[in-house]
Amino acid sequence: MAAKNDIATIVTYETGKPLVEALGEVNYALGFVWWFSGEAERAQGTVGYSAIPNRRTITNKQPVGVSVALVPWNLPVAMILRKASAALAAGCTMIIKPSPETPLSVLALVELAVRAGFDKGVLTVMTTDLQCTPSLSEGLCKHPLVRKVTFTGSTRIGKLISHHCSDGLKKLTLELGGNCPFVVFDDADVGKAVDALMQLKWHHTGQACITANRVYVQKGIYDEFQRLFVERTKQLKIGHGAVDGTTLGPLTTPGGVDKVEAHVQDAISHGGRIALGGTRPSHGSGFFYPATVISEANDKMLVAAEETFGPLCALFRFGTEDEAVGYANNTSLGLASYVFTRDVSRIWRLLERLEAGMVGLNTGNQSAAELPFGGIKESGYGKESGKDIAINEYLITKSATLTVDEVASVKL
Ligand SMILES: O=CCCC(=O)O
Repeated sequence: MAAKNDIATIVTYETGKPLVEALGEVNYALGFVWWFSGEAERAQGTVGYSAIPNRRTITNKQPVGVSVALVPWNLPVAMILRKASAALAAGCTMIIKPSPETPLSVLALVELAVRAGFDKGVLTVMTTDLQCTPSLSEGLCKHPLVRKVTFTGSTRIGKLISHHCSDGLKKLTLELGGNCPFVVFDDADVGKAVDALMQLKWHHTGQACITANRVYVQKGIYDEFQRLFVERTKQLKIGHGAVDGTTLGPLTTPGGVDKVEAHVQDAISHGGRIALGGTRPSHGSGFFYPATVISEANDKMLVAAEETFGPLCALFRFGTEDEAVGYANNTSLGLASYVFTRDVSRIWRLLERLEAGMVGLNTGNQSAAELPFGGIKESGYGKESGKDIAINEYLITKSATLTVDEVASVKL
C-alpha cells in the first residue's frame, strides 16, 4: 500500500494506461490481498459420523504444491495478486511468468514481498522475451514438481496450456477470451447504460477480457443511445498515460493497433457506418488509435465473431428479447455479459439464458474480490476470487477415515 503510487507509475509506463487507471488497478489488486488473507483463516475441512459404528470421516485441506501463474500484460498487477494471494492463502509457493511486455511491475511486487519478510522462493519471477515465452511456459507446465497452473490470456494459448498440463494431469485454471455482449433494452435507464459502457469500453483502451465487444441496443432507443454515447466519447482525451488529463491511452502493443484497424476496415466493408473515429493517426509515435464507434453493425463482421481488444465499439440494433439472447449467445466464448433493463422478470430470465460465467445486471462493473471471476464455454474454467471456490483451486481435499474405540454410552 505504501508503494502504490510507484507501482502504478511503473504500470503506466509498461502498459500505456492513464495513471488514474493504473492506480485504480493497484487498489483493485489490493482488494484481493485483503480478501485472501481472510480466506486463509476460513479454509477448513470437516469431521463427520459414519453409518458404520465407531467410524469417523474426515476431510483435510492441504496445499496442492508448487503453483505457476502465466499472466497477461493488460492488468499485470491485479492479475498477479489475484492469483498469488489465493495461492499463498492456501499455503502454496508460486512461480510467476509475467508477460514479456510487463515484467517490471511484477519484479517490483516481489522485491517488496522480500522486503516485507517473505522467504526467498515463496514468490519467484521468471522473466522471458517473446521468443522464449512458449518454451518457458511449456517447461513450467510439464515440470513434475509443479502441481497447479493458472493462466489468463487468449483462448488459443489457453488450449495449448491445457495440452501441456494434461501430461501430468495438473490442476488448471483458465481465464480466457471474452467477446462479451452488452444488451440495452428500450425500458433501460439510458443514461446509466451509457455511463456503464463509457467505463467498461474505454477503460484501458478496450484491452480487458471483460470489455463490451458487441453492444446490442433495442430499436426504440438505438438512435438516442448512439447520440449520447458518441457525445460522451468525443470528450475523451487521447495521450500518454503519464500526462495529466489523459483519459484514453495508447494500445500496449503494435499488433493491437493492427487488429483494431483490421476490424474497422472489415466493419466498413460489411456495411458498418463510422459514427466516430476510425482513422489511425498518420503522424507521431506510439501505438495510438482513436476511440471508434461503428453503427449498424451486423453479424457478418469480424467484430461480431472475435474480440477486438482495442478502442472499437460496435453498435448492433435488435428487435425482441429472443433476438437479443440469440445474438448474445452466438459465440464460442462465455466470459461476461451485460444487461440493462428496468423489468425485474426480464433480468431474471436473462441471468438464466445468457451463456456467460458472469452477468452484469444494470452494471458494467462486476469484478470484485468477493465474487467468483471466470467464464464458461471456450472462455475457460475454474474461478478466481470469491468465497471458498478460488482458494480451493490451490488446495487438495484429503479424505480420511478413523476407527475409534467403542464410545461408552453416557447417561445424563
Ligand atoms: O482482463 C481480464 C480481467 C479483468 C478483470 O479482472 O476485471
